[in-house]
Amino acid sequence: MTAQLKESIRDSKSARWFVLITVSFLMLTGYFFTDIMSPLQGMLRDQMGWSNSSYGTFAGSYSVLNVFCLMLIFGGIILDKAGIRFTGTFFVGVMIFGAFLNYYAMTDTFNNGGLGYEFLNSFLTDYKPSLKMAMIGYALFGVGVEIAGITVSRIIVKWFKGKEMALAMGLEMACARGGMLIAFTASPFMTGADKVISRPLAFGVILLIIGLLAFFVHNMMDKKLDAEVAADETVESSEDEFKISDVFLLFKNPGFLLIAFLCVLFYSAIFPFTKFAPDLMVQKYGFAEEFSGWIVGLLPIGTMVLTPVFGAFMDKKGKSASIMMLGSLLLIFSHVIFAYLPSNTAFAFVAMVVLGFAFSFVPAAMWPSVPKIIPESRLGSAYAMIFMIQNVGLMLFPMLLGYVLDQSNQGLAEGASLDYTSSMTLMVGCGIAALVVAFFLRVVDKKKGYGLDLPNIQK
Ligand SMILES: C[C@H](N)C(=O)N[C@@H](CCCCN)C(=O)O
Repeated sequence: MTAQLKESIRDSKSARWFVLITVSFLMLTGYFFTDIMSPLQGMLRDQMGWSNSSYGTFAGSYSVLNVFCLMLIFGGIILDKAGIRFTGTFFVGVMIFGAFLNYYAMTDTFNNGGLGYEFLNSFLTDYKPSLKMAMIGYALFGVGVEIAGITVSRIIVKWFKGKEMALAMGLEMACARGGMLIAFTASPFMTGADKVISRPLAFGVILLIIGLLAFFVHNMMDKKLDAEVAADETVESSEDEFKISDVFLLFKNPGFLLIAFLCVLFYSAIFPFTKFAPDLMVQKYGFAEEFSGWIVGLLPIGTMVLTPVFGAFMDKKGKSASIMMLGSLLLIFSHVIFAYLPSNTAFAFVAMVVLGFAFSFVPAAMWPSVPKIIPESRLGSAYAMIFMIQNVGLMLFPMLLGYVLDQSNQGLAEGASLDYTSSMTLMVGCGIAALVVAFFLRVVDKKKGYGLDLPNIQK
């Protein structure tokens, strides 16, 4: 049952916004590391001998443990059972360890026969040891950052439900996008004149450790809130007893299923795309490698401003279901430009800005809609399940994009640019499917009365 706390630390504006700052900074550090290798695809090809398929496989490895070992389900269950502080701290630790292995894979120490090199060189010899070690690291990192993300969503609901929830989620996502922006723009420069790939990764690991410290500060606030709730005998617990069978109940809920499908389709056309976008800018539009990250950086810049603005709009005015449809439409429009229109710089800018609107509309509307469909006691598992389904797309689509890129460019003349048309057609397909699902979500919302189009702030 949802509790309405009176006069708790949660009712102090400064306290809840301070909590938001701590967890948003943590997500910034996580998203920075997530995209740190994206602008380095060319260097990975030249220095490490990674093909486009190898790079896509690396990018998809982020989700391998999440999908095959059901890590996000376990994460959600641990979150509901063991609570926010334990789950967050433990999985931020996993994230840092994975990031460290990813860094290690790029170092000379490893590549000159360091610990693990011989072993990783002894099987599947078509794949470089650096690729295998980076994949192990990135897969662990993916578990950590995804469960940290689920935990942060849960934290925001805990502190902001019935208040400025969409704005808070929008601001948190804006900070996370800030991390992406730093990765796209700064990562190629951090490699230095001698283009040392491991340098930005080392910086990323240090930043993650600072993120963990910020999370410790959150933990202190959370402890205080829990103590107040425990002391207030008039408040009913918001934590109904979790049952494993609850997870199965989610699959009987059409609203939940449609949100999960929309999530996988929409995000499959965004995050896997961003892994290849800097290279697309080089190959299709002829930008210099260092500058390509700045063009892709337009995407997080736009979303940093727009996500909280749209979040605030939906807090007050609602219309989330309609906005998810609009965002999906813009997604198609943007990818059509990348796929089929001529390689004109202005088109690249327009497509990136339009994508920025799509990437602000849908997340700002979708994540705060989940608590309208699922009771608070099951939210940890619900977010986990949505992330898990989403991770299937985040695993498959980078692999597919890299594979299609290699296949559609076979026999390419030396020095000629790669043709991204077939890969981008995949992204257009995702966009169309997302629009269809968003349409059905709106229909089901009207029928079941979830209130997705109603304002989030309770008067
Ligand atoms: C990649 C990750 N699983 C994800 O979906 N991230 C969302 C944010 C979800 C959490 C909102 N509080 C994103 O849009 O970055």
